[in-house]
Amino acid sequence: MRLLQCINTSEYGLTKEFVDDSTIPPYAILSHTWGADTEEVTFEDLMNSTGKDKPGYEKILFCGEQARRDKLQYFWIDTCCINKDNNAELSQAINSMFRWYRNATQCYVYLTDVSSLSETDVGSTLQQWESDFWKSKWFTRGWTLQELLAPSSVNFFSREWRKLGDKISLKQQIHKITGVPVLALQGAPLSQFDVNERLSWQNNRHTKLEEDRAYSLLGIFGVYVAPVYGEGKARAFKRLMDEIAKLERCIQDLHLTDPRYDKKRIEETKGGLLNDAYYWVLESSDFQQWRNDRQSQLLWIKGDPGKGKTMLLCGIVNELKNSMAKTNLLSYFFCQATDARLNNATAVLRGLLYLLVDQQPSLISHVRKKYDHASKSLFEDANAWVALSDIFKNIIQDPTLKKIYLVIDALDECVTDLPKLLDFIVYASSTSVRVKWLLSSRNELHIEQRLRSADERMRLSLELKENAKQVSRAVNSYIDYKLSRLESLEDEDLRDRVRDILRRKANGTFLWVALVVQELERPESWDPLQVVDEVPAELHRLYDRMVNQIQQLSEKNSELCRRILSIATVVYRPLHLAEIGGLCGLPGQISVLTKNVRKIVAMCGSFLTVRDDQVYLIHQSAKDYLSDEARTTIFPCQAKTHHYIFLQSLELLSSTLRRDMYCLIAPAFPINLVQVPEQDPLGTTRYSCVHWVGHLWDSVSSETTRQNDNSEDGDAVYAFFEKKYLYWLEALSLCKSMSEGVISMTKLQTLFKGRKNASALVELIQDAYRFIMYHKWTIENSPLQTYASALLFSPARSLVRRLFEEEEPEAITIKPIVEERWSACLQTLEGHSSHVISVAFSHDSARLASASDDSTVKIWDTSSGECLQTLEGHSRAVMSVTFSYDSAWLASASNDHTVKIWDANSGECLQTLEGHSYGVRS
Ligand SMILES: Nc1ncnc2c1ncn2[C@@H]1O[C@H](COP(=O)(O)OP(=O)(O)OP(=O)(O)O)[C@@H](O)[C@H]1O
Repeated sequence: MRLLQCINTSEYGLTKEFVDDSTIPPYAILSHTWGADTEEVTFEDLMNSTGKDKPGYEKILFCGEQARRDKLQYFWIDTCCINKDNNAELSQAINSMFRWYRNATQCYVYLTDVSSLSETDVGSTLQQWESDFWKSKWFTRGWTLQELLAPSSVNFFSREWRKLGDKISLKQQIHKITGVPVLALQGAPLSQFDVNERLSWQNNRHTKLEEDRAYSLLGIFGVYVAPVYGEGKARAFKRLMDEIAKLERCIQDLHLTDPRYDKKRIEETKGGLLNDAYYWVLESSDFQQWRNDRQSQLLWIKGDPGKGKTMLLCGIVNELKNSMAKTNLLSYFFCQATDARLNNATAVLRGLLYLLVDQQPSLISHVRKKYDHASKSLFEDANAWVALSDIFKNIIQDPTLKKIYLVIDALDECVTDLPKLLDFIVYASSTSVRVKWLLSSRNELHIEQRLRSADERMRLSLELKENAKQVSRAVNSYIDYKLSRLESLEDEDLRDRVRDILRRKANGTFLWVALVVQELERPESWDPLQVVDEVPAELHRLYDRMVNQIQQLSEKNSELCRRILSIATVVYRPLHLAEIGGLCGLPGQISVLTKNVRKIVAMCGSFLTVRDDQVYLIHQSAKDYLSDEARTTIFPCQAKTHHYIFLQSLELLSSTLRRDMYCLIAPAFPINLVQVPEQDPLGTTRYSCVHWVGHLWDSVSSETTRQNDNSEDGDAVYAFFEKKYLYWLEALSLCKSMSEGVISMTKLQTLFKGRKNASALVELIQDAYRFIMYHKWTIENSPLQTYASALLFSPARSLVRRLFEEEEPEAITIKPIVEERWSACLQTLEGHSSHVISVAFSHDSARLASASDDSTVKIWDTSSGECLQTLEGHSRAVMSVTFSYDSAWLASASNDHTVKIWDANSGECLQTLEGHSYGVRS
């Protein structure tokens, strides 16, 4: 990007070209409508110091003068800052324009057809410019749409250089003229508006060249399309729409969770964010240094359980969002050990990436480079971490980025691959000055050790003297706020006495206060003084007390509470009230279950909280407490709870699963048109359907116990498959969880392999495994094909086919001729675009590499059949492929005369061996 600057009074010249966006100084940008080509000052004019006599020079003078008034040394104008004779530069400019407008400090819209001359002439004159404004040509041009939307500050000027207002003060008029929603004018991310709506904003606009109708929308959709003038409008739009479709699919697949909703949910379940209780941190010297010092890349906030770290980070995110420059990006992630979507390193990177891409869609190009070959498996397979961390490294080096704030809460709750994540953060914070990391966790030694290599000074300990004082003060404000809302404490004197006791006992722990206040809110706490007097000052002892209270309930209620608590402690995701009710063996329809379980949850002390009918443990410390071995005297041990959930799930599924649960009728009914019925037959069993095998697996915690025969479990699985296997597959498809079904079948094979006296079960599981592997794709896309093409195209003597013979479609009398038994072919791996020349197994047979005439090598997961990697780099057919002895590397020989050595995990090409003068065959 080149900018204009003042050389001497009223003379302007071009700067050098800025290649890296982070080096571009603040600048203003002009938005206008073009005059005739001969009237505009061009790049060439500026190079040759000509063009001052052209009418377009007035625009340069205007923009330069206005920039000077706004104390901006530089400005940009599309007529003369791009060398349009250079095709590469023009193409790059077209694809960068949206970003250039977005990054401008000020955008000036110069309206040559709006006059404000007689503005002082009150009344009619004001009307006059307004009516010109409504009719202005600027609103009818194609490119000006992005010029309106991209910059945060857009100011409108009359031809006399008089300011008329900005896009916020004139938002209602602009909305009426253009049809663009006020929200979009106010700066809401454009991705919030669906594709058709965004396209409609272009409806009444025109461009000089027909292809520009499409090209002028690139930035609005965040896609890249190389301009090919002459291709025609239809083709340009087709390419645009194809790119948009690919982008949407990629973002959908990247989405695992939206951290914005997680943050909102966390704040709500924790009772709402109180500003007074976190403001102190914004003033603290550690935070200030992190915020303002260019060298300060990382801040780690650490503290004991319940000290308010998560809420502190929610507050900091709000503060950053409100105060940072519009050109900066902010992304965050809240880890939660209790939720499988939020408790691993890959999920953290996916969440952070999702928010970054949402703010700056052009960043998706870094994801697409890998995604276009691997599709959704890129984010989920065994190499997901390697791929995502690579993508992340590229993003933070992206020259179009200014500054990025990345916030990760509760690192200690990232249960899978935390060391990898910490190493990555340390690496990334030392290699990019553009990124500022803000982390939080409990005081855990292993985190301390990993982060040690980062700057020692960059930690903010909540237990350190000065900070501890601040936390204590914040806790006091929190106590005051909470008590002021308690009806039972209207009496001022009583409230003061309760407050004093709480302040004395709180020990700087928010959570303790929150739990005691919940206790004060209970109807039976009619004597608040007694409650706060008796309540123990330590969090653990408070939990002990809550357990004691549960034990004093009637036997039945106490048993139910303990069951619910033990289930809530081990499940892989938070459960719906009805799901947890079903697992507890409570009778009734969903609505009755929901109502009853809500009552039981209320009896569980303050261990649980309900939001949107989902049951959550109040806090990680509550889960830690309930998971503690010592508690097994009161609660069953975790293995037992897993086993209980397994059995109960099978019972629930056996009584609810049946054919065509959503009344789809037609076998080919596609899954993407399926709507969940209001009375969802899977409402209580959704969790069980996906996770029953996982709980069986976890109930058998060690390899040795796994070998032990538990014939009753085997019998239960056999009985379930015998009666319900196909209905289960249909339900898995309806729950969009076929992949989990495949993993479950693999686990069952491992669990029962070699069991004594279980040959019938092993055979059935084997047959059922072949069935799901063979028909996964079909059932996944049309749930009812389970009973049509899946059954009909299974071998005649397949056990599953014979068991469910009566489910075969009666209307089909002439059935396809099929093999007697499952053939020796376990899987067909499809994906190469030309013939396959060579294949090789890794040494543990877990992966398979295939070399193809399409110049690529693919690596496959042999158990699931998923393509893990596509290795691209050869320019001609790949003739041979082989793994190294430890399967860490892969060599490929090609007709392009080279041999390449690849990292078999990351897919990175490590070396290209050149020297042969002919194709290499092996
Ligand atoms: N600023 C705040 N506004 C409102 N409530 C707060 C605030 N800070 C803390 N709390 C209350 O204190 C409880 C504990 O806070 P939080 O979960 O943030 O602690 P934490 O330090 O992250 O704990 P852990 O390390 O165990 O996860 C919250 O559930 C909430 O009820």
